[in-house]
Amino acid sequence: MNTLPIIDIAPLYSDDQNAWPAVAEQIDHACREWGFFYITSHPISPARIAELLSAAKAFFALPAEEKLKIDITQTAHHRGYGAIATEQLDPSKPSDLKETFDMGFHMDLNHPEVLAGKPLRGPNRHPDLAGWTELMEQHYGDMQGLAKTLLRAMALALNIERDFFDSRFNEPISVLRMIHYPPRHTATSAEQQGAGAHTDYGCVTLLYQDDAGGLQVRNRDGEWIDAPPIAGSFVVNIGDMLARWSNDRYTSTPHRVISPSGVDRYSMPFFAEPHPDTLIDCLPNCSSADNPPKYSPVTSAAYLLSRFADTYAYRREEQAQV
Ligand SMILES: O=C(O)CCC(=O)C(=O)O
Ligand SMILES: [Fe+2]
Repeated sequence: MNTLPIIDIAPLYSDDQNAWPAVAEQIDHACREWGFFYITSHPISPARIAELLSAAKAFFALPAEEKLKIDITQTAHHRGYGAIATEQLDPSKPSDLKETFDMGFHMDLNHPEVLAGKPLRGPNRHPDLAGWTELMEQHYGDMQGLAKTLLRAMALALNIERDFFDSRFNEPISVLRMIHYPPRHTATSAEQQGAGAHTDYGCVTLLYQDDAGGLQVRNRDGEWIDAPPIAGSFVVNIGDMLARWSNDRYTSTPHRVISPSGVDRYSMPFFAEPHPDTLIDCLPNCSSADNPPKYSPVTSAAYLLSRFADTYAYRREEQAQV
């Protein structure tokens, strides 16, 4: 139990539907045993990744006042820049030594859902960098496509309708995030790390990590094992929403990021989360007389907001004022 499974998903992109069950079976096994695995042969090109990395480096290198023009703590709909220590993923540890850019499904200010004040709905807030908006919006759509393909394979594995997740992931509240982890310096307390131990909130996370290393995953024996960078792969993990939805058939596994020393680290997770009104209620085939549903139904948006309130102080303050 010390190396994560690596799954080649090329068959999911072939015309041969008969090739799907073997991949679905590997995904099912990885989601039950680990809640974590790598995928290779996905359709996101190395050229795209290189473009994203150089865009992320250019953004995080901007002066603080420039980045803070799109300060995430000044929005209700979770878009923009999060400065170092804005997030505290492990409440028993200092805030995270990382800075972030978050975007979601773009809705103009005059969209009816935005006018109606629906939580987490609104326009993206992009920095003023040449080519940035087009690149990020394109990539958001492509990651959403990849997530939907994986969810189709999971639907097959869970023995529910193949397109069960498709409509539920239209106009999603998925988040694409760029992260910069600065290197440790001598004054950094050993307690403060890049990302404190946590489980993800959504359904499925697809993570690109650069070659700096530092991601660790807790195995079933409670030991932290490295999830080293594998060129050309994404790390996929199950979030708590899918763990709830599947009545814990699929596992959301704690992970953390140890701050790099001497180098900067960049990563780009895509958190796939369904349409905000989707009811996360025990899936068909995931309960039985001796395994009743463990969780009460909750909407996707309500669940995500409650988790943000756990990790962002400014969100707790907002909630306290309601
Ligand atoms: O940067 C990484 O490698 C992981 C980040 C992470 O776990 C998260 O943002 O939820
Ligand atoms: Fe995470």
